[in-house]
Amino acid sequence: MTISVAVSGATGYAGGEVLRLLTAHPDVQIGAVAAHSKAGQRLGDLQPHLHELADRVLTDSSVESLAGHDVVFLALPHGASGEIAAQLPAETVVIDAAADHRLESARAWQQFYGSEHAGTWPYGLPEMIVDPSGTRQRSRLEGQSRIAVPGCYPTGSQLALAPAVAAGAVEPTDIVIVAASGTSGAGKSLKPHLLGSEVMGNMTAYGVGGVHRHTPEIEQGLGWASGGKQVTVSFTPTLAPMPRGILTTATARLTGDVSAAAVRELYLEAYADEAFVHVLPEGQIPTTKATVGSNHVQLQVVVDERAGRLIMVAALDNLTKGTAGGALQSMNIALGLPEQAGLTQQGVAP
Ligand SMILES: NC(=O)C1=CN([C@@H]2O[C@H](COP(=O)(O)OP(=O)(O)OC[C@H]3O[C@@H](n4cnc5c(N)ncnc54)[C@H](OP(=O)(O)O)[C@@H]3O)[C@@H](O)[C@H]2O)C=CC1
Ligand SMILES: CC(=O)N[C@@H](CCC(=O)OP(=O)(O)O)C(=O)O
Repeated sequence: MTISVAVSGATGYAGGEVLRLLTAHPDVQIGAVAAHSKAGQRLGDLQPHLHELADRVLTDSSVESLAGHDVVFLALPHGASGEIAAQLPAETVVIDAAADHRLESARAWQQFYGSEHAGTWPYGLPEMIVDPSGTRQRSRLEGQSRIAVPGCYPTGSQLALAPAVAAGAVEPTDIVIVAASGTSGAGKSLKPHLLGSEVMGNMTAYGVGGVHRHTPEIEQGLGWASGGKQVTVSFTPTLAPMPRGILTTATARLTGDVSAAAVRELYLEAYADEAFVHVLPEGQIPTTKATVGSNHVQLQVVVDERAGRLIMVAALDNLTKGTAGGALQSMNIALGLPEQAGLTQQGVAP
């Protein structure tokens, strides 16, 4: 079976990573590569690492260029993405990397994004536990024709916390997350705080005070895992001087006298069958570098007995598992293809 795929947002970081992964997918034929301000230009001039596709000429991101493919990946700013998605035919499988369709609550959307809610699509995080009995989100993606890819921060945060929340091992209203992202998380458009001279040799927090738009997304997913309990997360993102990667450190108050061995067992069991989520051996701490270019999430879970808190650390590549890898994985599941097709667990070193 050969699947024709179009990628909109092909000049961006997320779209470029989708294309890089698609070139290694055995069942895919890449059709339209679409952009916005760069339409008409040669892809190789803008994404020089995509050798196989270098001579492709970028089309515009119109419905005419995108419709007619089996699958369309949207890797556009939110808003633009929702607008195009609404015009694509119902039979086209649309995988949206933007935020437009991630949230169930129109109120939360309005509060954090300040625009009209476009609607809710199945959430593309297959390994995530979505209820206390341990159901995986994967089962909700099979056969779907619309999938909302998670934000890069919510991917690591939810995979790190969901097993403990679903098992009732931690207090769901006492969760603190601090995560450091590489600069590609912010996209390619010119932003003064992302200039090399600002970022190099520097680290800073932003979105401080519970205002980052990934907060409601993380609370939504952990709410599913908890079986509908109130979930409150204090989330603070930070910007790290590296191109790719997210290191998430989450801590939550333990609900009772849970032993370190029992928590470890809970996590080992939760991810035992998952190809892309690995609980590291005791004493080994996740590192972003080990995940670069792969669809791999490294996890560690440790009990801080003195503070009565569970500490979860997750590392991933924001562009791979945090966006494009998760997007391909979701496409594979939706279409009934092998889930790992086109994806790797191996990182790049050093
Ligand atoms: N970067 C990351 O780690 C992650 C990104 N995402 C989401 O993926 C999407 C893309 O992000 P990213 O690749 O980082 O962003 P970039 O800024 O790197 O790329 C944006 C892309 O969208 C196109 N574009 C810009 N404005 C419009 C418009 N009005 N209509 C149609 N196309 C437009 C650009 O085309 P052109 O260059 O031709 O103008 C470009 O191809 C965003 O919604 C982002 O939130 C999600 C998870 C992680
Ligand atoms: C480092 C950095 O700036 N990261 C981005 C998150 C990228 C992302 O996942 O954004 P969407 O939810 O819009 O898809 C941010 O904090 O806004």
